[in-house]
Amino acid sequence: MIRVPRGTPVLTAEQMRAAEQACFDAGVSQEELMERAGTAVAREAARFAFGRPVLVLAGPGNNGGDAYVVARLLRQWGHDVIVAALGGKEAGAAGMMRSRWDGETVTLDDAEPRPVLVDGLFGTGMSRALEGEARKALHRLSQAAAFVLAIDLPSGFATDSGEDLGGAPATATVALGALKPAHLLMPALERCGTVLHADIGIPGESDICSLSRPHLVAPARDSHKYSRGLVLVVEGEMPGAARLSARAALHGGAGYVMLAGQGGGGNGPDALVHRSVESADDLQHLLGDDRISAVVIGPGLGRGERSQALLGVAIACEHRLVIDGDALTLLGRDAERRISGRTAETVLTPHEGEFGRMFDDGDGGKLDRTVSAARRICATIVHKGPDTVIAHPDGRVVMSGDSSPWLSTAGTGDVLAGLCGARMAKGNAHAAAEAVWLHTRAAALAGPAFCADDLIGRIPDAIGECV
Ligand SMILES: NC(=O)C1=CN([C@@H]2O[C@H](COP(=O)(O)OP(=O)(O)OC[C@H]3O[C@@H](n4cnc5c(N)ncnc54)[C@H](O)[C@@H]3O)[C@@H](O)[C@H]2O)[C@@H](O)CC1
Ligand SMILES: Nc1ncnc2c1ncn2[C@@H]1O[C@H](COP(=O)(O)OP(=O)(O)O)[C@@H](O)[C@H]1O
Ligand SMILES: [K+]
Repeated sequence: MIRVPRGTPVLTAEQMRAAEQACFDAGVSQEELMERAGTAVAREAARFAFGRPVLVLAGPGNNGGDAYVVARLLRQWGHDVIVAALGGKEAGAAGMMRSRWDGETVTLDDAEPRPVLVDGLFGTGMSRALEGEARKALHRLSQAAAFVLAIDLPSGFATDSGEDLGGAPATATVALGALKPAHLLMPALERCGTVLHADIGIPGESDICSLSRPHLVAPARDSHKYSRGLVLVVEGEMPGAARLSARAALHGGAGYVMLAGQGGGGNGPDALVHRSVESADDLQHLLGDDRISAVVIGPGLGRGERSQALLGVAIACEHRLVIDGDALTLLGRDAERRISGRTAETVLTPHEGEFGRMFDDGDGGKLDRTVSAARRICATIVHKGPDTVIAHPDGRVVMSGDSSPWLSTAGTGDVLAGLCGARMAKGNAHAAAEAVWLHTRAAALAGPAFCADDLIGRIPDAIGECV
């Protein structure tokens, strides 16, 4: 769960260091920043401690410096505090905070578990896997604690990729200054517990931000069905999938939704307009309608020759395009060559498997890989999963790590593709993020054990929260 202001900037370790440096250059001392960080964490620790004994883990760097501030303040406020220290430098702000702590200090190995653990071993400086005694002690002490509060990040996770470098889970994490990618990327995001944000006066600017509730505008008085957007969904071998997309587009705000296929999809809602498409030529003819504002292709499309031919026609058209499911698999390693030349906006919505079929593994975690792929392919990529990364070709990124795990059921991706089609129908730089927010919110409203059809029914309520 993430309890941070909407659209909070997300800073990588390097960006965070630069932001801190800018603060120092503006005359704020490192001690002052550390004091602010420690104070913010100590307040949270005090809220959750209920008078129980506290063990503060202090690492060798600035995360450890914050930890000494936490220990000092908690002790001042009357808490029973012991520090378990892992080495540490004498110099700098962290050394100064260490020297200001005059309470009981033990080594990490000698530390006995206490009910409340404040984890200040490592933060954004985690650079290699945690090994040996330090790793053992961290796990031993955190498993035995009833409540673990992590300073900035749970120790042992890579800041920019969320990779597990031997870390231990926290009950809650206080993100200092800004969110870091690890707060929103698996597996770290799951190990952060509830993420709280502390504004410590570091002005963080970034092209990356966390998903926020969009501001949507209700239809204008003089709206008509075409002005609100005509979304065409291409039906394929599994017509139910395309119908889910089409229905999601209808409820996602489109004025008119057309389902183009061989009509095997049953009737669906009467509001859906069916158009017969037997061949790629038929589709091409239909796409000549310039009232169409967005096309969705891929859900249940199939992977045969006919599907490939339909995809070719859709890519060649000049409408905005959402490519999902089978269409992504059909693109495979040819995705960049076939998509990068499109002039109209294109959104690709792969899950991890589909992403892997299109792009080389490359270096880095999900964030880096998605950002780099979006730039190369000149399209927006919504890389789905429990951590969804929306990367735009211009470098803007929106990250979401807070969606219902009940979404892991067949057809919910088809719903998202339809929503993307509806949101982008009128030309909208934030369409993909709007669609992901509505999808996430609809899932939250649907509660447990919903199916993709139920999700569609919740979209209007989600929209209602944004207008
Ligand atoms: N720079 C600043 O002024 C501020 C920094 N802040 C805190 O500083 C943290 C970042 O501080 P640092 O850059 O010092 O980094 P950390 O304190 O996260 O850790 C760096 C230290 O850990 C060591 N290390 C890294 N991986 C290790 C491993 N696997 N095993 C053993 N040792 C390992 C490094 O050699 C270095 O000594 C932030 O997360 C935040 O908590 C806050 O106090 C705000 C102000
Ligand atoms: N464990 C999870 N937690 C949160 N969201 C998830 C999880 N698993 C899947 N999702 C979301 O559910 C949707 C599933 O899409 P997809 O895998 O394409 O399914 P389908 O093709 O069956 O429609 C995506 O929006 C994805 O982000
Ligand atoms: K930490």
